[in-house]
Amino acid sequence: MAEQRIGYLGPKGTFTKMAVDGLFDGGTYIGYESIPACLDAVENGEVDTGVVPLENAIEGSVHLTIDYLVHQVNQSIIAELTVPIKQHLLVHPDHHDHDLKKIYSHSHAIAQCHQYLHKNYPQADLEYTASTGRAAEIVADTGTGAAAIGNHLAAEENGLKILAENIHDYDNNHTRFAVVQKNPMTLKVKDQFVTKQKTTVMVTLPKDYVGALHQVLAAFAWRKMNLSKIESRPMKTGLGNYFFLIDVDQPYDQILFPGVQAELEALGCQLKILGTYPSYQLDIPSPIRRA
Ligand SMILES: O=C(O)C(=O)C[C@]1(C(=O)O)C=C[C@@H](O)C=C1
Repeated sequence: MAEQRIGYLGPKGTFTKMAVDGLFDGGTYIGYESIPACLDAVENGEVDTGVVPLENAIEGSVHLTIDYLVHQVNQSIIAELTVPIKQHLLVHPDHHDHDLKKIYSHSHAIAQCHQYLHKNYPQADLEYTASTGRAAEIVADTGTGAAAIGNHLAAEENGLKILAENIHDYDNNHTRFAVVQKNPMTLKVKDQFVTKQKTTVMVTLPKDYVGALHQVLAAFAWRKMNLSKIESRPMKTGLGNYFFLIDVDQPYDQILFPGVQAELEALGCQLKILGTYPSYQLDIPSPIRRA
C-alpha cells in the first residue's frame, strides 16, 4: 500500500503538527502555510488526508476551517483529535532584558492569552500570523525585541528560548483538530484512545419562521440522540440567513439518521452529513526548556 500523504497547517512547530505527530503512524507529511491551502491540497489530490484546527476550548470555533469545509470544498471529516494546548512566550536566544515591541501569533493563540498580554505587555503591538509556527519563524529571523506565542516544539525547531511558560489564561486549554479526506480511505493511526464516535451534520432552514430551530432539535431529541455542539454560521447569502452545524454523539446508522433527515426534509430543511468518525484524545507531553 502506498504511503499515506498527510497535509497539515504548517510550517514546522505548529500545534497542528504536534497533533499529526501524535496521531499518525508513518506517512509523508506536508505543511501548508494556511488552512485554505491545506484544504485545497486535499481537494486537488496533492495529499490524501488533511489536518486542520476546528475548535479551541477558550476561543471557540475556527471559523475559517468551518466555512472553508462548508462553502469551498467537498470533503468528509473522518476523525477528530483533541490535543492539550500550552502556550509559551518564545524569544530569540539573544533576547535578555529588551523591551518586547511586537508579539506575533495566530489569532486563536493570541486570544487564548489576552489577559496575560494585557497585564504584562500592554504596549506591545500584536501581529497576527497564519500559524504559531510561522510566528516563531518570524521571531527567529527578527532577533531581539519581538516574541512569538507558540509551543515548545516551535521553540525547538526555530532555536528560540521560552521566556514565560503556560501563558494561556485558562488551565483547561484544548483544541480539536479535524482530519479530512476527499475520498475516504483507511487511516494508519497509532494506538489511540477513542473516546467516542460522533457524526457532524449541517442543517439549513428554508426560511426564518417561528419554532424552526425547535423543530430541528426535536427531531433529534425524541430519538434520544445526544447533541454535543450546535453552532450557527452565516450562509453568506444575506443578513439573517444561517446554517446550523450539529455534532451528534453517536455514529451514523441506517435508522435514526435517515429518520431525522426525512423528518427535516418534510419541514423544508436540508441535512448534509459532514462526517461520521472516531474522536481521539491525545495527551502530548510538553518538555519545557527555560530561558
Ligand atoms: O497555529 C497553530 O499552531 C495551529 O495549529 C492553529 C491553532 C488554531 O487555529 O487554533 C491550533 C491550536 C491553538 O489553539 C492555536 C492555533
